[in-house]
Amino acid sequence: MARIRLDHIRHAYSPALARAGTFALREVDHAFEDGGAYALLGPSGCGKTTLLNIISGLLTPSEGKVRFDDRDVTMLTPEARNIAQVFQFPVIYDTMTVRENLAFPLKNRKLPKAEIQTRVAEMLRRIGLGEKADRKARGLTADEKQKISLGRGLVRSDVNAILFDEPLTVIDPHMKWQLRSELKQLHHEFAMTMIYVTHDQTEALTFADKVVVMYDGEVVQIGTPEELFERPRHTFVGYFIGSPGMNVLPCRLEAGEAVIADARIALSGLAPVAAGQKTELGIRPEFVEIVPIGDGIPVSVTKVEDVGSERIVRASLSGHPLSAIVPEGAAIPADAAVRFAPHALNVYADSWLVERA
Ligand SMILES: Nc1ncnc2c1ncn2[C@@H]1O[C@H](COP(=O)(O)OP(=O)(O)OP(=O)(O)O)[C@@H](O)[C@H]1O
Repeated sequence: MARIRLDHIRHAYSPALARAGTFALREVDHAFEDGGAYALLGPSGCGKTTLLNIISGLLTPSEGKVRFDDRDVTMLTPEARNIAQVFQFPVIYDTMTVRENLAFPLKNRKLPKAEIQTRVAEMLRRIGLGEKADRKARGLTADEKQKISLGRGLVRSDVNAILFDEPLTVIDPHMKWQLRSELKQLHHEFAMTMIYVTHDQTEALTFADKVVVMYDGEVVQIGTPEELFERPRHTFVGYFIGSPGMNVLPCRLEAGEAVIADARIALSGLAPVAAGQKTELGIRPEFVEIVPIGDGIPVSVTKVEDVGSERIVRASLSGHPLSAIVPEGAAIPADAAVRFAPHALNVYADSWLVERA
């Protein structure tokens, strides 16, 4: 296994695109620590698959280096990099049995027969396909086939990392949860570096210790699920993580205060913001309190949605949409006001978080 370092990577899919400044990856400089469970999360087209293929060696980056520990592997193939991959659709041999499919990567590496048998038996148990071990893969369900793909990656002890590209796409919704939990369990047991691409925040947040959020060809934040929730470094992370996402309200900064409509909100320890930058205040709906008019910043409530044990209040603050999550049964007058929890306020300048002391 290895630490995977992406050293100032940029990628354009053709020299003409590079000349026009159209990069699928604009600049990525980051290390995946050995044994970590990472998710690459972002909307369609943000560059997740491009990044994954650069790590695996399916794609050579236009600029920058890929290093496994201190070794430069930029020009090496996936086989030479010793990377296992699980794709959206199962990649297995239909005419082989489940057991033969799992043994295949070990036979290729010329492991002793007895060791292959032991490892395959253990993996069959782990992926729950022991009873179907001698069935041809052809007749199995999509879930079972994808489990074989997973097993083929995990059965090898020599891989530097295992990469997953939206591996649960073909899995039935009720099986997704189970497979994801199994994957997490396998990660704990095998302590293998795992990098998991998804556009689904639930998948990312439940699988990964660290989530790498991508937007428009860039990594905008790497953090634990808590860090992404509490301190989104970019307004995109605020919108993308959470349901509903973070409220982002245009504001003016004046003498250590944010001014929204006629309200002034004190902000302690804010780093200086250059003149001319677009400034915004971010507050998650969980930290917006609905209070009687006169006790906070006035809003007009437009809609109240019941979602299980809580309610989502949709409102308008001087024409800007604002959401609040309130407990079930809380009084919500049509003309109300809001108060923001001071510890949960984030200020953004040109969409990037302004640090606070
Ligand atoms: N082979 C290619 N040739 C030219 N452009 C490409 C190619 N593959 C991807 N792109 C472009 O590169 C950008 C990043 O694509 P990529 O597939 O990495 O994104 P993604 O985040 O994985 O999206 P998705 O979730 O839809 O797979 C997109 O603008 C895409 O159109």
